[in-house]
Amino acid sequence: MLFLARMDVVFPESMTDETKADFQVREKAYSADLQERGIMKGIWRVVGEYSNYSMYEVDDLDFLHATFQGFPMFAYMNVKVTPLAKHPNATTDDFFREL
Ligand SMILES: O=C(O)CC1=CCC(=O)O1
Repeated sequence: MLFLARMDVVFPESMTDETKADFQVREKAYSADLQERGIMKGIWRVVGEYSNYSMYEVDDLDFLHATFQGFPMFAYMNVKVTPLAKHPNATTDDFFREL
């Protein structure tokens, strides 16, 4: 099953730039691992915001939740998840293979 997530990152004002940079390094590594494992199908920056849209292919909601909880920034993210079903007008079953 495919899920689209919007993640809005809100760091506390008091957080130092060094701590933010450390979060960003660890977030990148975690994200890369999810992409290598085919769990995260892609990630896009929302222009002008510290937010992203990312897509996940998983069969289990508890696994998806655990995946989100594993993000180093999880405590500083608001996550909204949208399940995606096949659209009857879609011309391919596998959008990501087309990329
Ligand atoms: O959007 C960001 O920079 C935060 C983030 C969440 C998952 C990811 O890879 O980056």
